[in-house]
Amino acid sequence: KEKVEITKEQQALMKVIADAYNRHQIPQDVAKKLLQDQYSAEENFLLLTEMATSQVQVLVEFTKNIPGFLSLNHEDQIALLKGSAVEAMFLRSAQVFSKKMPNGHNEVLEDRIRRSGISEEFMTPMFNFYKSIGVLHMVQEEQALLTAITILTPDRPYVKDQQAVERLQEPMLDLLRKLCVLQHPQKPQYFACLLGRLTELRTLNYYHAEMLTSWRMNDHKFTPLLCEIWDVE
Ligand SMILES: O=C(NC1CCCCC1)[C@H](C1CCCCC1)n1c(-c2ccc(CO)cc2)nc2ccccc21
Repeated sequence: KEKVEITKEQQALMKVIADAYNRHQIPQDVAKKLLQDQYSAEENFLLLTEMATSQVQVLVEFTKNIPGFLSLNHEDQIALLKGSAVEAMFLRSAQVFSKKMPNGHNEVLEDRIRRSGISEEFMTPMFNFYKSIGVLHMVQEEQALLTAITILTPDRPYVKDQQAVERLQEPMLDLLRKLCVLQHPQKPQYFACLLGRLTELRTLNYYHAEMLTSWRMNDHKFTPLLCEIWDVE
């Protein structure tokens, strides 16, 4: 049985990533708002664009704290953010969805999302992903590292210096692997499972644009930031 040890510099890296992740928390209020009332498709779409806009701003701040990110080529920094924004949004949405709430609230939240205006065909892949994240019961550090690993995906479109991105992603993957062994000793496959979620997350990328354009309403309005990052309008 290999003795897994987290080195001093890995502890420092974990602290930097976890602190940045906790500092840049999205207000959990989207769940509270959804639990308050059943909104119209138009109101829900507006809520989504507001939440997603602030999440992108939070994501940029988080990314700036990833050691080495700001030393990457500037175009590559943009390509990584653009390439990971939708996945980071679904990862964060999955974490909001999986948060244990007082009894019955989780069911109400699911029902509100089902009737929010998203077209039926996307419900299964989206909720399958949320539930597959939920059953993992990830700790904060794992969520933070998984988000950083998603951002530092070398093969995003238009990334020029992929090796430079790999050099930043590798230490995160190594640290996450050790963390999984230490946090979930009874689940040797846990780390592989987490990485499998990232593959599932990529498929949601393909659905995302259509989920927006098929939202049950006319005239979908986006903020300038979302037009930039979501390739819409
Ligand atoms: O606001 C939201 N997500 C934010 C995003 C930024 C980070 C925090 C969460 C939206 C809701 C908006 C209002 C109508 C109901 C969905 N949402 C989605 C979601 C996100 C994007 C799409 C289309 O691509 C479809 C659904 N999944 C959720 C799971 C749990 C709680 C909210 C969730």
